[in-house]
Amino acid sequence: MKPLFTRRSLLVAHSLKNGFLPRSQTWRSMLIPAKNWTGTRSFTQSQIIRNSHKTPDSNKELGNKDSDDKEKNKQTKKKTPAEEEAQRQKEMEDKFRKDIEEQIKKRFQGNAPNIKMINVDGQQIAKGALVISTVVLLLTFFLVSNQQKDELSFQDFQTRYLEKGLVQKLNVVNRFAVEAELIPGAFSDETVRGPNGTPIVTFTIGSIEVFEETMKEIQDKLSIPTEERLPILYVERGSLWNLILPVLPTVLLIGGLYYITAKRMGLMGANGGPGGIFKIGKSNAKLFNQETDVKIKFKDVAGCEESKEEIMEFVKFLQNPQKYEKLGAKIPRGAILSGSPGTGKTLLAKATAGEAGVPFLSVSGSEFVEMYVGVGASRVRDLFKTAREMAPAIIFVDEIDAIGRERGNGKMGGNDERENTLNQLLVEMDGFEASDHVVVLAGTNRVDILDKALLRPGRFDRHITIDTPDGEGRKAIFKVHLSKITLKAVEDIKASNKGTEFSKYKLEVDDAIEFLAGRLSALTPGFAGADIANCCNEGALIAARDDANSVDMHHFEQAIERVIAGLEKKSRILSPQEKKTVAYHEAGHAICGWFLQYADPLVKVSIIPRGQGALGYAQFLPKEQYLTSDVQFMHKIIMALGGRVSEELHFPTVTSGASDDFKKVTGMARHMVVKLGMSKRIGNITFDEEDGSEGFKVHNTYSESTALAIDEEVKRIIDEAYAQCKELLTEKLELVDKVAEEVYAKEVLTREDMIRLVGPRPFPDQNEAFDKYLKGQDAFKKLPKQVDEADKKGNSDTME
Ligand SMILES: Nc1ncnc2c1ncn2[C@@H]1O[C@H](COP(=O)(O)OP(=O)(O)OP(=O)(O)O)[C@@H](O)[C@H]1O
Repeated sequence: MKPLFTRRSLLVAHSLKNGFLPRSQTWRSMLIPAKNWTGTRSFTQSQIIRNSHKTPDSNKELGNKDSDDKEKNKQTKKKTPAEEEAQRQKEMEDKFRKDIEEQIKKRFQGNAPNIKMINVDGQQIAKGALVISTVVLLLTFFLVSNQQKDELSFQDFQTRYLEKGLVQKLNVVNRFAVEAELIPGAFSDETVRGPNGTPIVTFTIGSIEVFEETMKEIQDKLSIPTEERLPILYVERGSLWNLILPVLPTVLLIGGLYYITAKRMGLMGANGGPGGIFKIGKSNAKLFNQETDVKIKFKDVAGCEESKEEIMEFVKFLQNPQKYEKLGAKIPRGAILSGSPGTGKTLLAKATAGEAGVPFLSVSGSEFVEMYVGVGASRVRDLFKTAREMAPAIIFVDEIDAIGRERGNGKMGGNDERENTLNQLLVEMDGFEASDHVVVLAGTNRVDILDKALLRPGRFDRHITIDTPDGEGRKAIFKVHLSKITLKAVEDIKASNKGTEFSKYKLEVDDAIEFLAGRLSALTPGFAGADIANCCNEGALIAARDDANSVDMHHFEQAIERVIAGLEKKSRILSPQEKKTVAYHEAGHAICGWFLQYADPLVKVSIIPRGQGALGYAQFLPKEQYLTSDVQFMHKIIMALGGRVSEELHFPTVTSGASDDFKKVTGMARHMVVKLGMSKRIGNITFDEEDGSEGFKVHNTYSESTALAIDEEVKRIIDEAYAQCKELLTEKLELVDKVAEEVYAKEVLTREDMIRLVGPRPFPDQNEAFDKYLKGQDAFKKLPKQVDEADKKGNSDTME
């Protein structure tokens, strides 16, 4: 007999009387009432915990060990310590069992239920479950296949039941199955018992109409009188699922599509919560709170004094409208701020709001554009409604060209929705009265493509152009941004002026910042406000990377180089031959620039690869000038050709390094011929060579013969420049050699190096800023640390 308790068994009491273990009761409470639990309790508990944590593997191991023990027992009668332990355990289990039985007897006093102890093993349970599920599956499969096999056809139903008069009623269930109730006693293999005990056979039908028709025909044939014909009832059966399931895929598909669309269009409310589609027509304008958000004032916008003055009028109006209205003056409704990217249009608009102290609603033109028709117009309406409610207020529409493009100009098909939005904007701007005290400012980089209706007086009355800043403007912008940075020049003054008078100290600091800003401005011609802000920030980042305590001129110069020429490509290692070619190429540019009167002053020659594909560069500082003569153009072209000509003069073959120079040269020459009337043969005429607003060039505005003449003139100019360049560089062959060798060895040459190598420039530099801030003071010099590193890498070798 199997032992009732084994070491690895989980004890479960199984009530034979009830046939199952009541769920609410644990095995322990089934066996013995808690109050009668005695000293054996602790043993049992620990036993259970131990066993219940065992894995099937550990059980197996233990099982193997038991059988091994038996084997050993057979071989030798002497008991091992393990056997002794097993024996002891068995005795304890027996005692425990007896104990339980006694207590049960005592509890039920002779009426004890028939209790049987069984072993429950995890593995056994799993096996059992597996077997049961397999059986259930097989049974289901068998039943289903059997059902399919035995399904009654209509013909069988007709011959076996209908024609024999065994049918008493027909129920069409869910329009596809028929339950035929047979007369009592008509049982067969195919019948099942219906709810009231009547035998039933079932079969399926294709369509109710055909079934009815067939039934009629059969009964006609059997000459059954109309009143005795079989009644046909229609019943719908099944759960709610039967109704839901057919429509569920469609509902899920539509719901999914809606969800994806709503999410893509950002219509799910701010946090994906409710609001959704109902908010679509509302304006997305961001409202800046005067007290907390708009902290920008006019003093933060530097270098565009005229624009500031223009816009100041709006501020004065919003602050004191009565002053103007009293005199009968109408206040401009809006202003278009136009200019190149990063020139400070948004900044100026924000400063206007900051100065005026009124609500500032900022929105981007593209935010009006939505895939749904009418949404843009509705948002415009809502924006103006909100502004009127808050008046006095400023609306700022950034990138207005997104909605304000000229109407009916879409060469590739119109965009009605955008035009609707623009129309609504025009209507709103017309619609509000001067007394509404709402001012609309708009920013764009492309004022040329805006609809004329938008620019007429009464709408955007003022056109404020913000140009790229000149030298003084850049200096002023640098001052604004440098004021937020810990500068080495200022820190040095602080350290050396302890105890001196504040006014003197302040003067020194101002001078230092003035000089720094001036020098940086001289090094950054053509930079817009955003570039300057970026440079200052980059400089501080470079200083932080160097673990410096303050930001020095070198850091800013590195930042400028990075913005102009791109990142230094330390990974791009040139072969000695390539390096030599690049050195001669750059030396050619440098010598041309040095000996041509109208060339810009040179600040640096470098053969360190930078940015996209640039293996070296000669950096010149163009002066601020508003007119360029044909001779100046010529000198620029000669200078650009200097690289290729130098390669030709020093090497048997030429390289691809001059492709970018040629692009510039061709562009300049073509501009001279086509736009500036600088070709005698073509004459004083300008040809429109611009692309259409959609970026498609449809046709040239000149004849084929003119096109040929233009091409010939462009070539003539370049050829002439080439000849002059060759003449110049042949004459200065030795100097080119000198410069190339030095740049090859040092990688970087500054202006001072050039003076040392080739002597001072024969023409005065006509660049005031250059004279003031850079003359005699090297810019873009390698830091001592960098020079050391270059030496370590062996860069100071000489060219063979
Ligand atoms: N005149 C300026 N004075 C001080 N900082 C300026 C000036 N112009 C631009 N900046 C700096 O450049 C940043 C970008 O300027 P802003 O966004 O106003 O340019 P934008 O003309 O609106 O450009 P975009 O046309 O690309 O929208 C500003 O946040 C500011 O730091």
